[in-house]
Amino acid sequence: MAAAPQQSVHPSLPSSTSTLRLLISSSPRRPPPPPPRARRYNRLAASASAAREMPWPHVLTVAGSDSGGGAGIQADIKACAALGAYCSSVVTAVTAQNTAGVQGIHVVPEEFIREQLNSVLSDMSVDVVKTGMLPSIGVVRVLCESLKKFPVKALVVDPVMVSTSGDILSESSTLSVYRDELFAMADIVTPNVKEASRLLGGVSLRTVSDMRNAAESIYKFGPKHVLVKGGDMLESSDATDVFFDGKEFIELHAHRIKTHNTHGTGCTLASCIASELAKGATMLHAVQVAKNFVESALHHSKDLVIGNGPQGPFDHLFKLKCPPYNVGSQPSFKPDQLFLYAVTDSGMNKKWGRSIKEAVQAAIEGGATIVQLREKDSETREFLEAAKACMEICKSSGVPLLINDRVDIALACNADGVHVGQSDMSAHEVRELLGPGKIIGVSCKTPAQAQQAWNDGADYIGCGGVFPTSTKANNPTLGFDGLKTVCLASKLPVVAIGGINASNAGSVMELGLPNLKGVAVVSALFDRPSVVAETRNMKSILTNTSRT
Ligand SMILES: Cc1ncc(COP(=O)(O)OP(=O)(O)O)c(N)n1
Ligand SMILES: Cc1ncsc1CCOP(=O)(O)O
Ligand SMILES: [Mg+2]
Repeated sequence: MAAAPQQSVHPSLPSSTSTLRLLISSSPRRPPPPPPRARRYNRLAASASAAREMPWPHVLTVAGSDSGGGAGIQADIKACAALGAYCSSVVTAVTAQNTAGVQGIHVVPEEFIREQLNSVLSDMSVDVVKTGMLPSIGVVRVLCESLKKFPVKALVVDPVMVSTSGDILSESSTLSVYRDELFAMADIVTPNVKEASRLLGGVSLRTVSDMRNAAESIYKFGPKHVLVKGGDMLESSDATDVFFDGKEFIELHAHRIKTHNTHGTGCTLASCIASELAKGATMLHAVQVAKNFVESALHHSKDLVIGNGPQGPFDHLFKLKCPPYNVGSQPSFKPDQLFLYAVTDSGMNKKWGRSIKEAVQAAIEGGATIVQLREKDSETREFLEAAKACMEICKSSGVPLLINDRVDIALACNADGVHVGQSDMSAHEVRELLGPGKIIGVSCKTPAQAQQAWNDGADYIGCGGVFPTSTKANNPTLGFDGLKTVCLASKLPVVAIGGINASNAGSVMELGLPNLKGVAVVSALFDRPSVVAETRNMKSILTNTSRT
């Protein structure tokens, strides 16, 4: 269903709406900003830090607002942010829109679009302009005039005419001015097959060969490159786009992701191209990066449910959910999870004929509250495979899984955290790599080390060996006194380690040190025939001690 732009406001009567009148009348005319060079000079002089002047790739999007947040200006800003470009915005129209379609359109008055363009282009060192919804001939002309006055490095034109829901976003009369004036200034034009057909007077585009012909015809209007996007051609199993630079046709393939969440893909693709161009990429490379980004974003968002309509938005910032930034997507660390800390040992598992996965499964079944993979002799690939399998078990039981020493393995299997010792990477460095949401533990034998762990942003410390142990060679024994000294000095929760077994675990917890939250055990759990039975026994000893 096509939503006709609301008559009262579109496109010749924009200033008749109360909102826009209010906006215009309440905004005092300010003098234009000083020319860019003078401003730059002043800012440099005022700034003590040269870092502030570091160039930040800058894309200006000239497009419509999508109240649903999936397309238009909102998609552009998210796409640029995801690719590391700064995005300023000139709003050409405000749409009332959701996942069902476009319910209404307010076009911003042409003079106010000119004013926004002036404000940004005169001051902010824009690298690339990207256009989206340009609702009328007048708006396209205002843009062309501004671009002549303030030239930029590149112009990306996404000739948005019809929304994915089939709603008209640009008057058909704009077609001629698009073709005759804007395309000639464009570095790339990115129509989908429907838009390409409309630009070419309604020719039918069914095959890749039709798309090639269309790209060639659109190229004749003057842009330096054309990308005809085939995502809408649903018959094909992959999404093929045709890129044409005036000499060569290149077919670009992407996997077709099975999802309803494709609202805003066109805006996003064009903004990604603009971001890459702003960073200095060649056109073909920019297009490839943009396609890869859209494919990944759709893949990560394929099961998202936002809204009840047929086409949902997708998550441009999906990378924030991946390590090292996945802060919100995992439960936060609770010190009580240190209660019964099972630490694996590859030698012991081999000796008893069990895999790492079986050992972890058994420890969890027996009641371990946190698990660490301490695999000193495993090959990297083998270790990673085992760690991934253990992650699945731990995730489904809600037990955090940490990796000893190997930050790379932790990153690759998206483990819940890492435990490091005094000769490993510092907790601060690990934090930089893993991000804010992961659990980091540090082995400490002295108050100074405990203080450093706190300063470095660790979550807990492991303190030991409390008793003599043969599991870790040359490890000094601290005894109860050493453990007490470190616990009293530590601002972080502590887990005791080293020689702890069923006969002495109770006495460790009976020390009654408030931040001593549990015991970490290797051989008393894993150098035994039944890991489940030993873990269960240890759990009941600890539980009984903490009750008394
Ligand atoms: C919970 C816990 N505490 C201490 C250690 C020992 O770590 P580290 O000092 O790095 O020695 P290795 O385990 O790497 O030999 C630990 N693993 N877990
Ligand atoms: C890894 C480690 N760090 C200090 S003591 C120790 C070994 C603990 O093993 P066990 O529980 O078998 O004594
Ligand atoms: Mg270590």
